[in-house]
Amino acid sequence: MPSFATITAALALTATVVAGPVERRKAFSVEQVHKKIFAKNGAAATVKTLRKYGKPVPENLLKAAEIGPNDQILTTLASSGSDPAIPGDAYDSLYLSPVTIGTTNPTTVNLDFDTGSGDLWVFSSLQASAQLSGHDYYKVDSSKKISGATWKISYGDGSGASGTVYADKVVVGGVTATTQAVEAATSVSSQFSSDTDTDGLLGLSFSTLNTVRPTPQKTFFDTVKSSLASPLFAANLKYHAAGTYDFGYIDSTKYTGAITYVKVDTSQGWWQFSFSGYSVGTGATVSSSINGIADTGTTLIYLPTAVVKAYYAKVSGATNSATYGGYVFSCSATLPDFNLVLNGVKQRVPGKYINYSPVQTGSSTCYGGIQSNEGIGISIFGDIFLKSKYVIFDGASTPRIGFADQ
Ligand SMILES: Cc1noc(C)c1CN(C)Cc1cc2n(n1)CCN(c1cc(N)ncn1)C2
Repeated sequence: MPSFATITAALALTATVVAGPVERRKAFSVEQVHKKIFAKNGAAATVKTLRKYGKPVPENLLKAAEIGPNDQILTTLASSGSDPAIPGDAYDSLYLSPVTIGTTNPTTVNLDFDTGSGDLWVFSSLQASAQLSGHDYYKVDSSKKISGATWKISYGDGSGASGTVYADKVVVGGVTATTQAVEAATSVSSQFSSDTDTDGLLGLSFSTLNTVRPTPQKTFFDTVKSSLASPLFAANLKYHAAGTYDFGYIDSTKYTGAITYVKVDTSQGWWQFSFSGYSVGTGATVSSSINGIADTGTTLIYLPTAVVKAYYAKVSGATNSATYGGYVFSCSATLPDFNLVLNGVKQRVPGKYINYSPVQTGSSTCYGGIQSNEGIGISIFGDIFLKSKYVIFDGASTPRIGFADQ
């Protein structure tokens, strides 16, 4: 179970009554035993109260509560931290976050945090130098090599990478994994070698999806989870703007209204759950169970064909293009909002977000942010959906996912 920053400072004066055998009324002394005195500080009291009523505890308060009156640390520091999530291009195709890897020769690389996969892999000094131009990369420390361990991953779009494994230090937004499985690439597919923004991925699915063999390794989140103030991380992706990934705490300044939680099915290694229905624009809600995964590593939303057809029926001129492999429309079209219903609460995706990008640079035909899941086998609630929310990935003993409006 995660170690909470149990800030339970207590002023404890205990009186130990020293009583001898009961005899004639004898005097007895009461010796006061001074326990180590921890001055209860205001922040600690506030933290306790917020926790008591299930309210989010801001990071600054956690930190303030952890320092005693003489600057002594009251508890083992439970960690939390926040890392930026920066759009990789003008259309939010992916989001990149700085991560520092290594001890003797640390390097900061830009990784794609991906709740749809379970490997932390990075461009490395093991690759041919031609593959490294334009990239930051991990300088492997041979003393940290995990003997006999290899990895090989492939993604839905046919891209992939492979290599060997090192146990080294990884720092994400101030949260440190002293010994994290770092999967050093020896080879990457052309999609990655040509994409000089992405230096690798940091998997945030469940560790059952990790591809290291013979012994699968833990994700960064699983490595640090027990040291976090709370066993969770939150994705605050934004439309055409920098957001954050928060680890160990929920930041109440980053969302409005209530958080709607649902339990996740971890049996396939993903953050998998079901919406109960959908609506298009101001239309009536259609009851329909839509089972899928919250996937920060996938750009678009992929849904059952019938749902996608119902959406684009409300976009004049939209067609399902064989040429472009999906629904396209005029870039000047006004797109209706799209709502997915969770526990009776509408999770809205603004129509603007569903105008993803021109099909080619300079074209007046645009590609839709909602497409069919045909051929994928499951629905994917990708960045187009996630960027309208503050999403809590709660890794407690019964994992759940929560959504709130940004
Ligand atoms: C540039 C650019 N434009 O769009 C992308 C993506 C890139 C990045 N670039 C082409 C390289 C690349 C390819 C992939 N990624 N990055 C991220 C992982 N991928 C996933 C993750 C997942 N959960 N599900 C499916 N695939 C495929």
